[in-house]
Amino acid sequence: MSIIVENLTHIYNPNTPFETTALNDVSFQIDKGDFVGLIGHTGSGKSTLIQHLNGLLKASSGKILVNDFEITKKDVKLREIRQKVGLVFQYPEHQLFEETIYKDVAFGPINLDLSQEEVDRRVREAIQLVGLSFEDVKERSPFELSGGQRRRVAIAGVVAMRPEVLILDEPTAGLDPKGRDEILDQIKALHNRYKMTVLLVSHSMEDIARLVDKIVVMHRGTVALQGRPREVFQHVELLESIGLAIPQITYLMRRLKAMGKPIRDDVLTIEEAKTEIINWLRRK
Ligand SMILES: Nc1ncnc2c1ncn2[C@@H]1O[C@H](COP(=O)(O)OP(=O)(O)OP(=O)(O)O)[C@@H](O)[C@H]1O
Repeated sequence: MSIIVENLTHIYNPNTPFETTALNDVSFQIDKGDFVGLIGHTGSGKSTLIQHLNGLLKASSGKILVNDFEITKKDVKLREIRQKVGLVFQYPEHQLFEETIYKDVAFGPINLDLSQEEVDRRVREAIQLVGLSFEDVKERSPFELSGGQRRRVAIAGVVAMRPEVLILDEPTAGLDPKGRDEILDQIKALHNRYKMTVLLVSHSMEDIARLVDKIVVMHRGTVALQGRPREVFQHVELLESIGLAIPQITYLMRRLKAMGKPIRDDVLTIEEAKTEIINWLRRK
């Protein structure tokens, strides 16, 4: 197992008039090497949850294990957690501050007290892993790059720490469609190549559907649904009742099936739908 969350509750401002239960008895698990999507309406508790996974918040009750290591124990050092779980915040490029891309990506590994050779190796690898050319960018300022490229540099800074689990909070926020696809493809490639466990927070069911092995749906601080995308998308009414929708293409295929057309209604992507429709037309 990679991450086990057991009965996690988080209350902000307890025993004050501003008390808010952001997480209420949340339990789920993510297997090693899984690519998981965390989705939920605004205020459902996603950010609170991922901050717990990175040790930034302390639980009101419950526990979290990362590869059998309990990160919610009192005496655990943040540094130990950060080496296991890398968290990429929303708009991470706003936190780039060094004058060269090399220095920005090297910042984390240097703080791990690694040798210069090891830092070098990790920076080179991380920059290449996010799809940039090390030689082309190492001496450039992050500010010479496009928004999407800057975000990749920021992700490289977390990847260079070689975390066992990578968590990304809305990594496509504010990017144009090309930048969005590039970032998501790069994250998928990272996962495929290194079998890295990835937790992706997203508002987009379309993105989640085409990428992840498993979905965790949050609603008002609880886990409303979890499972493989095809299983989760069976619960259309529940999803709609909490302000979420299944991907448009899945919805369309379900409508066609309901109209009596002999096609599969559990497709997740346009590509799958195209194949299904072409096969159906050929059979006609
Ligand atoms: N620092 C805080 N102090 C008090 N309440 C908070 C704090 N952060 C979040 N909350 C409350 O906790 C609940 C969960 O918020 P959280 O930010 O975790 O949700 P979210 O699903 O990440 O939302 P979004 O998609 O908008 O980022 C909300 O009711 C929110 O108002």
